[in-house]
Amino acid sequence: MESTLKEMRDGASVLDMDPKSTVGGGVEDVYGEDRATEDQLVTPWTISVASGYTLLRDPHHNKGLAFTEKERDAHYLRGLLPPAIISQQLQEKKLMNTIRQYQLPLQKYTAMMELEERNERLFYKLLIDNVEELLPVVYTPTVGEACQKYGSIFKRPQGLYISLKEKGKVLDVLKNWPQKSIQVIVVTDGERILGLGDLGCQGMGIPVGKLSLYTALGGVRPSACLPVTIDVGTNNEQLLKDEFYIGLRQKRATGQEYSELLHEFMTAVKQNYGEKVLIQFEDFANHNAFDLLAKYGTTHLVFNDDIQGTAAVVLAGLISALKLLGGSLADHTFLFLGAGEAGTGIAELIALEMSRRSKTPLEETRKKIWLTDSKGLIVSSRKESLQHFKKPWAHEHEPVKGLLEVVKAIKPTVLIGTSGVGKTFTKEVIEAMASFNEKPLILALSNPTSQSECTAEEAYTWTKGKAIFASGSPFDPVEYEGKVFVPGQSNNAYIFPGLGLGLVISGAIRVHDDMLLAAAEALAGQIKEEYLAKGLIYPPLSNIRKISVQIAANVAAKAYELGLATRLPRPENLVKHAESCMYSPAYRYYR
Ligand SMILES: NC(=O)C1=CN([C@@H]2O[C@H](COP(=O)(O)OP(=O)(O)OC[C@H]3O[C@@H](n4cnc5c(N)ncnc54)[C@H](OP(=O)(O)O)[C@@H]3O)[C@@H](O)[C@H]2O)C=CC1
Ligand SMILES: CC(=O)C(=O)O
Ligand SMILES: [Mg+2]
Repeated sequence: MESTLKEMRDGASVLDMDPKSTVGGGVEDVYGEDRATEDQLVTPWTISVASGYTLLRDPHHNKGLAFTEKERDAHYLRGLLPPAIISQQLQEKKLMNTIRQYQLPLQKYTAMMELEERNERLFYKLLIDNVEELLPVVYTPTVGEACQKYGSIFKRPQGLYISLKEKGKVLDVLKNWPQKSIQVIVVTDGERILGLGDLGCQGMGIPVGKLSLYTALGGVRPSACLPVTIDVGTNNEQLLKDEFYIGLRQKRATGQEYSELLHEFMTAVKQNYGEKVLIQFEDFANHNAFDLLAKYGTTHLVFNDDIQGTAAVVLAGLISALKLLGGSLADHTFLFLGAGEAGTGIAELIALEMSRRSKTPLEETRKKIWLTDSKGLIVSSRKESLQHFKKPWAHEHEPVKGLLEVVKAIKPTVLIGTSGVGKTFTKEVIEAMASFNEKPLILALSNPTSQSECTAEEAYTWTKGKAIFASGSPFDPVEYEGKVFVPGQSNNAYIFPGLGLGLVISGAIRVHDDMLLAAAEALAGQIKEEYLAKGLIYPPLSNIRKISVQIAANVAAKAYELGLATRLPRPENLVKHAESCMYSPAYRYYR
């Protein structure tokens, strides 16, 4: 008995009993209930039809006042609702009115979260129809503030918490999640939440927010999405002292203790959901992020959004911007403030695209790209002491400190902020960019808004309207000398929903760099002259579902081309196929 229980905990025995079964995912008997012997423990799952009060309390099926007369009779709802019947459109109008009345972004965030817990389809209807207005509420910048205050606003769990306490039991924890057919997991350990640092367990707001975009922007079913926070402690003293902190009250575990928990999680995910579940690493600190990606990139369907998703969105913006700037990628000089996940990830994808386009070795194309970190310009004399991901960028140059001095020395045509530190693109830096560039391209990518390297208004006014500007968190249009400039949002939210959809619909088993290039090219392909004329290097987010379809189709096509797709035969028209797979938030009629 004891050994059987242990095997159950390890998750090996039941699934491995039948040699004909595939691992997880596609099999009916996902949890091995049918095949378990009498002395083995199984989870007593039940499937029932909700009705009456329970139906109104079930966010997946609740429609509130939109239940029809027939449904009210058939589902024992008479008397539980007032007599009026209100359409989903009218419900949407009413809720948008309410949300617009709130002054504070966090009130809007809380209202949206409460709606999601009450009526999931209405939540997605609002988000999809009002994406430009509500993205800053459920995503950056407000989600940053929500994570900081998560302990106080926490009401109900929205994702799975896997802490050191669950070591040895991670597979069991996964089985506690009510949904069984998971296609996308976003996981964080909370150590680098946006540019706000270590928020420990309260980082949960990020996987929850990212996955709501998987559904709203990429059309992945909400029930197929699983937000996960791995809690190994926090080094945030303020949180450790906060009586409302919801996580483990200890310093972060590191080394073997950390990697063992992560490994148990990665193994359990594959055992439970199969080879084709997508795992998106999000907001890990760079000392773990690169290693996790390298370790699991060859065995699991994983990507790191901060390194790779961001790279694809920036590359797409650059390809679009070339139409305004002129020349090819190789004709430009790139300078990054910040040489971590986002900075080096973007740099590498630009170098790769340049190398492909100009048929020049990667080592050569990298030389067009310069990075600075907190110690100044990354140069060859610093190579020995650099973290491994910075080493490819240690070019021959004398050491230079201070961004202004670096800008003057390198004379970049493109300046990209990935430092996580706000207000670092000073007036002098921006003016210097404008002094030797007819159209300086300035990307202030750090999130949330408080960490943005500069504001849109600063970029346009300090360059006297010459700058092409985009930022990680949204800024309103700016009027400068009678002309309206519309800043774009250079955020991986343009990429990961479509990328994920493409991977899911093709049944991809690995993420390949060529898929990131395919995603970037699809996004760049959506830019039109009319947007460029306003200074926009990204298409409007209001078109995001159509954009995600194009990205998904391009990514899926690449998966098939590379032999990494398992959903066969390949649909002939991948655009139509992607479209047909997308979740719609419209209410369904219940029999
Ligand atoms: N727009 C988007 O889609 C995305 C935006 N981001 C944003 O990018 C920012 C950075 O994220 P990420 O790359 O993952 O973080 P990392 O911690 O991996 O990297 C930060 C880098 O910035 C450097 N740095 C810190 N302070 C300064 C400074 N004062 N001057 C110069 N360099 C500095 C660090 O230097 P050192 O190495 O010496 O410590 C490090 O190289 C965050 O704000 C995040 O929100 C991230 C992903 C996507
Ligand atoms: C956008 C994002 O992923 C970040 O700022 O970390
Ligand atoms: Mg991130």
